[in-house]
Amino acid sequence: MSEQKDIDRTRYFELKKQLEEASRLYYKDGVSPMSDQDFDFGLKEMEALEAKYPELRGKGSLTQKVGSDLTNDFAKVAHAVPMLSIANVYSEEEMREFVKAAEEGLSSFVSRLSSKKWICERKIDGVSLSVIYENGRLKQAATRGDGAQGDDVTLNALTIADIPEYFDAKKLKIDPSEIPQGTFEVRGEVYMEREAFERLNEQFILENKKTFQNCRNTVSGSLKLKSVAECKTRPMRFFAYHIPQSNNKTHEENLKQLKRLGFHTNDYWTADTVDEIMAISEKIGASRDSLPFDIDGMVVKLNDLQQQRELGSTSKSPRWAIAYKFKAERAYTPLLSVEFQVGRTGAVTPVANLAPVRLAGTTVKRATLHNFDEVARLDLHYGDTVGVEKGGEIIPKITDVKRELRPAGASPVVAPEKCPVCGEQLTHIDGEVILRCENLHCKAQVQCLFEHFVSREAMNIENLGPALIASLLATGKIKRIPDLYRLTLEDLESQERMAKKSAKNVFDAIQASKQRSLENLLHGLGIRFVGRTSARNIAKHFRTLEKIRTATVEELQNVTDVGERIGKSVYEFFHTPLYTNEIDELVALGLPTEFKGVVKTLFQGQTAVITGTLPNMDRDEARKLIEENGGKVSGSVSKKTSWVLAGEAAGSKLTKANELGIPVHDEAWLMAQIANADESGDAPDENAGSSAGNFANEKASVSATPAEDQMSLNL
Ligand SMILES: NC(=O)c1ccc[n+]([C@@H]2O[C@H](COP(=O)([O-])OP(=O)(O)OC[C@H]3O[C@@H](n4cnc5c(N)ncnc54)[C@H](O)[C@@H]3O)[C@@H](O)[C@H]2O)c1
Ligand SMILES: [Zn+2]
Repeated sequence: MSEQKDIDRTRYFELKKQLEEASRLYYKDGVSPMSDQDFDFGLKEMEALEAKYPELRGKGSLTQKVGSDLTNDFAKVAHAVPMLSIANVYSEEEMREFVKAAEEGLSSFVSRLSSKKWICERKIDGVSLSVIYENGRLKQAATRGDGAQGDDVTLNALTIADIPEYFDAKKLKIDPSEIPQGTFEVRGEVYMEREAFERLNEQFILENKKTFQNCRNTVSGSLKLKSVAECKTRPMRFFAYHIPQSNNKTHEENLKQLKRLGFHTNDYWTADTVDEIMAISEKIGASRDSLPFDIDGMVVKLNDLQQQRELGSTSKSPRWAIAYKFKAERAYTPLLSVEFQVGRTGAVTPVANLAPVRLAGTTVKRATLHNFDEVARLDLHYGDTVGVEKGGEIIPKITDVKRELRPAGASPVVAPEKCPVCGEQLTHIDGEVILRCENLHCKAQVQCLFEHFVSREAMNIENLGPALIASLLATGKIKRIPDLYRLTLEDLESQERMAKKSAKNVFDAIQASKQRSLENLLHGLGIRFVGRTSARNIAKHFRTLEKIRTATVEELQNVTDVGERIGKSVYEFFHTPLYTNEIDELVALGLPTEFKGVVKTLFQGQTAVITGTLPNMDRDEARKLIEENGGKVSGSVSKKTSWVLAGEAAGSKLTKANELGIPVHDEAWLMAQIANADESGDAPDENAGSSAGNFANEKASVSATPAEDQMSLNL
């Protein structure tokens, strides 16, 4: 193999790995580990390498298929017309190439439409959705999925007020004959306004939940919520922009039809030449900051639907449309200093303080440097003039250094050896590029440890959010975990902005957490590598805390899915005097030392209705059982009801359930469900990582950490 080929191949596989991982996080977890532009440029580089070495191009290559958002949580539905991506360009030159190729691919470009050849629209940064109407009534809504089939998210889509449930000719002031008969599919973008997104994140911070990075990611996470009730609290909106099987002649007519049917449609501009297209892109770009929602560019589509059909699509995107994406803006400014922030998980992130500079409508004063490999790659020196970019909503980053402007005698930025917060020696773990402080009692992490301890998957202490933890730490009311259980009502009431009633709620929640099971405590302790599942497996295996404390590494390794790494970590934890003293205290304070085997997620996300007389229990008992297992009980049957628990002499509720096709079960079914779940004893794990962070797992995982820690940068 030639040397160049070797280099190219190495680069290709490096890119492939990086982009596949980014794609997975983006579509499945709603996280953007890199900027969209970096992703797009990486993909273009892969394409170029595949063109050079066709043997590299597999059918499953990212360059050949759309990124998949499919999950196991929803039924799959096939798309009558594939839902594709849109190819993107970043420059006028590429736009010219696209337009030229499209026009050359058509037999009759000029003749069919003498003007309005192209339609330009804003490219809204959300998530695409297919909505199907049957004789004017909404029947189904699905995500793009892998393009061929998507997740059926009908119930969640129904929470979006912009999506009509049916077309009412009278209300719409249209002729009844305009209501599409038979199957009518509408495609559009679900999005969230910036203000709603910010409010939601503020709420999440108060509730001790993980925040979202940007509007798009919030929407992608919200559409996939298993609880419709929770989905309702996420104010999403919808723009319709496409009718895949249309009887109209042009895209413009489609947009007008959608509008008449009551959909919000995007503003659009018509163009005949590339010059006109570019002028429109200028206009769209200039208005970007004044819009209430995020856009990431402009979509240009052939107006004539016959011509669209003539050009067709590749396996990934139509040949009749292109996305002209905004280039990340870059500005140059002097680096004033570098701060080393210790994140919630102990990761040390270098953050640059910059001379303030205007960039993409905001003033930038700080930028992330990600990690020390990045600092080395940039060859960053104090006093350097650096380039900063803001891609999408992502925190600004430093892209390059103007070497020629470096002051004489400038010293390089180097990684600290000791934790800037606690002074502990920092470590590199298992080839990670990330430097960490591993001292669980480091002040930077104490906040994190408490947040983790009270999180839903650990001790589930509601109402004790990050702000209150910070305040309790600052006032010295808590230093170590056992202190939580010694807090008095007065301690809580004395915190700033703490109403009497809230203080009581928190106090009660702390006391109530003593009733939880051993695995919750074990998980909450933040033992390295011990996530929710391992904690549960270990607790289930040994049944009591005492047995875990005295287990050998070998005995620990007998537990399902516990290997040497976890075994050793648990053993070490329980043989470190600092921690064992703490455990003794916790035990004395009445924290759970036994595995109770309660499954709390059996009915999670489900809403039940109880009706009639049950043979062995009264309704209140049934309600308690359902609620204890994570379900909700509602008083009336609606489309949102998951199932009905019916007994003797059930009346109208049962009739209604049958009408709506909602499953009806009896008491024996309920008992069998609960018995089954108790026996298998395992809470399903799909939720891992979706709620309050899994401290131990994050520590062990490279990929989850940078995004996590970026969130706490306070830029
Ligand atoms: N940051 C990351 O780590 C990361 C990872 C993977 C993918 N991505 C981003 O996702 C992109 C791929 O996603 P994609 O396939 O959904 O493509 P895309 O988002 O770039 O473009 C296609 C989509 O645009 C949307 N759209 C918005 N307004 C529209 C309009 N007016 N008309 C038509 N469509 C409109 C539709 O949902 C359509 O599916 C990549 O190019 C990259 O930018 C980012
Ligand atoms: Zn430290």
